[in-house]
Amino acid sequence: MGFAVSTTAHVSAYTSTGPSLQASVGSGAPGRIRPQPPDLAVVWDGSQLRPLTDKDRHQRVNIFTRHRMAMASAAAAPPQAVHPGRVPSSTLLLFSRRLPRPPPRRRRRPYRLLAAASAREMPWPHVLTVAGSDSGGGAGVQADIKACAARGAYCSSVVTAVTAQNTVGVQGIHVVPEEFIREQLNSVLSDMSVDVVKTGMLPSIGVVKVLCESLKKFPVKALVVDPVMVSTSGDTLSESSTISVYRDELFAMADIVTPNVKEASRLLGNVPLHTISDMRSAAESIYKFGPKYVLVKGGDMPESSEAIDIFFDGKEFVELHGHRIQTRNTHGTGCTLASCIASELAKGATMLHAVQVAKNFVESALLHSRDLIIGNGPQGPFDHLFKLKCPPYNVGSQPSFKPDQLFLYAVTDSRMNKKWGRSIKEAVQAAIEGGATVVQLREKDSETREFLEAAKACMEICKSSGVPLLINDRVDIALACDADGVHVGQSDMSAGEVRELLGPGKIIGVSCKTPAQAQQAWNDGADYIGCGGVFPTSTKANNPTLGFDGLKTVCLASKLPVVAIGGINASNAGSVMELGLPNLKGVAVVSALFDRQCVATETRSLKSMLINTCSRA
Ligand SMILES: Nc1ncnc2c1ncn2[C@@H]1O[C@H](COP(=O)(O)OP(=O)(O)O)[C@@H](O)[C@H]1O
Ligand SMILES: Cc1ncc(COP(=O)(O)O)c(N)n1
Ligand SMILES: [Mg+2]
Repeated sequence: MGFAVSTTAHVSAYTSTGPSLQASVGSGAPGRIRPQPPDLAVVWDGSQLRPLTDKDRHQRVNIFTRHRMAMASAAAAPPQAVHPGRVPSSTLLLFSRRLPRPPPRRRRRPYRLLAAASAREMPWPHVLTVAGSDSGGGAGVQADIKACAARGAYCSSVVTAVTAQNTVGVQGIHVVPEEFIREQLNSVLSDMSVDVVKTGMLPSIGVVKVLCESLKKFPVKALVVDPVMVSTSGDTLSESSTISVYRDELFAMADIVTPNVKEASRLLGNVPLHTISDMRSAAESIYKFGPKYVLVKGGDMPESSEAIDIFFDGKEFVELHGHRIQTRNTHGTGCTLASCIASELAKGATMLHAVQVAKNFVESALLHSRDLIIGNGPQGPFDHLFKLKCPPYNVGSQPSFKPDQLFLYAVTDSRMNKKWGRSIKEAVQAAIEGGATVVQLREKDSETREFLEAAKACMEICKSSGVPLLINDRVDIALACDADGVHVGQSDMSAGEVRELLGPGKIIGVSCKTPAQAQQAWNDGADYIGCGGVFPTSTKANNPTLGFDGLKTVCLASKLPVVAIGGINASNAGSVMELGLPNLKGVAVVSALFDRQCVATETRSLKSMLINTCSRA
């Protein structure tokens, strides 16, 4: 998509035409105008024309590929009337000298406006999936579209094959003719500013070759290759002959290749892969085919209590440990993981971060969907859009809050961070890495400005990981950093007042020790209550302990979901959840995560324990 970028000389040549700098607009129908390289690209910043900066160039792709839309609005204006004065500020103008007929008595041929687009337009991260359709809706293109939607990316789709498939297996495959796959690729890539291409089922050598040719013609920011060969049910989805063209052509173009253990084994001539060390060697060998990164997925490694994936960047390995969710609903995990990686890359994430977010997403989706029943076979689909679920007691309340988010609630503590020499941001990052489902910043000694800076940094991390960030007590900080909500105690501002200030879309939690306080929190429009201290704790002086009996009393009376708090750690969290109280949704933890050497490890093991307890229940 390279086209000439203007120089200052061009700009001055253009501006020297003085105030009569109308740019005439092609009168043809917008749909018929073909993108062409502009001779001149400048920015109208509202008062003057200026040369392009690197930042503007970054906008270029969107603007150029939104050519039609931009032309449509420009063409709606009378010819000769698109004057910079009428264009909104911060607008990129692309000009061409190729006027059909130069107007008379002009030495310099005027430029024709090719496209004008406001730099304030909001880009929508765009993933194109090139994959097969799964009639059962659990894997393939259907999974990809749902995964991208859940991660906030737009997903276009080029269908390579149509499968007759369900939870039992694959009953039939109808491959789309190669020339029609080429046509679909052309249609999308020539028009729709795709950021990242993600591949799934590529049934034949010819299809892989068509894809490689299209990607050379229309380069994109990143290519994620999920080398789908055999479905989990054991059915062949790609001829074995495609292995050579995958290795020799597609991998070299890929940013990341994501085989599962069976696929990794096939790609390497059926080498046996049984251990983590085998997975590492496989990642290293696949890296030699040319991708920038390799992820060997261990979802199907037998007899492992964890789902471990191996990430390799050519130098170092990262072992990504996840909890293995006990469920039959794992159909489409690979497609989903690759689509999430693609979505995060389209949003601008680094590769390792994209992979971590994607893995966490798959784990959360499996956890929320573990008991769903669709179909009679051994491989059920899972719910990608689990975050849209709205339990009955939340109806009419705030749309952004899901009670399941209380599952592992990490509360930071400034003194502990100081003690262990970590910033608030580092603490939050580590807790999220370990699987915290919500984070609360509880800062008692920072200056306001310092706290706000830290809160803003934490917001960025939380947003990109899809984990809500709540602020303890400080409504002003929550407003200033656009946090997801606020948690208040009985001596802070009331939940009703906080709601007035934050509006309906934010999460509000209240610490409650009695049924009456829980009732008040409900009346005030809170979303959840924190109940404790369940056990004695060092983080709150003179805090009476409720014990299991007090917790039970409040939970049974509360109309709101409850998170238990106070002295909870890996050794007693299980017993709290085993109380089996329906609206007890999780545990809030301070010291057991943050008064420790490695926050991520502690969070991970606590979560593992909670998941095990809840799966047994
Ligand atoms: N039961 C599970 N619990 C948690 N994570 C899982 C589970 N099964 C698979 N995963 C994860 O899902 C992703 C896809 O892996 P995998 O199932 O191995 O791929 P594929 O679907 O291509 O066979 C990996 O990150 C893997 O660790
Ligand atoms: C069309 C299509 N694409 C990909 C997969 C792999 O998914 P899984 O490994 O979960 O069976 C599939 N079963 N069907
Ligand atoms: Mg799988």
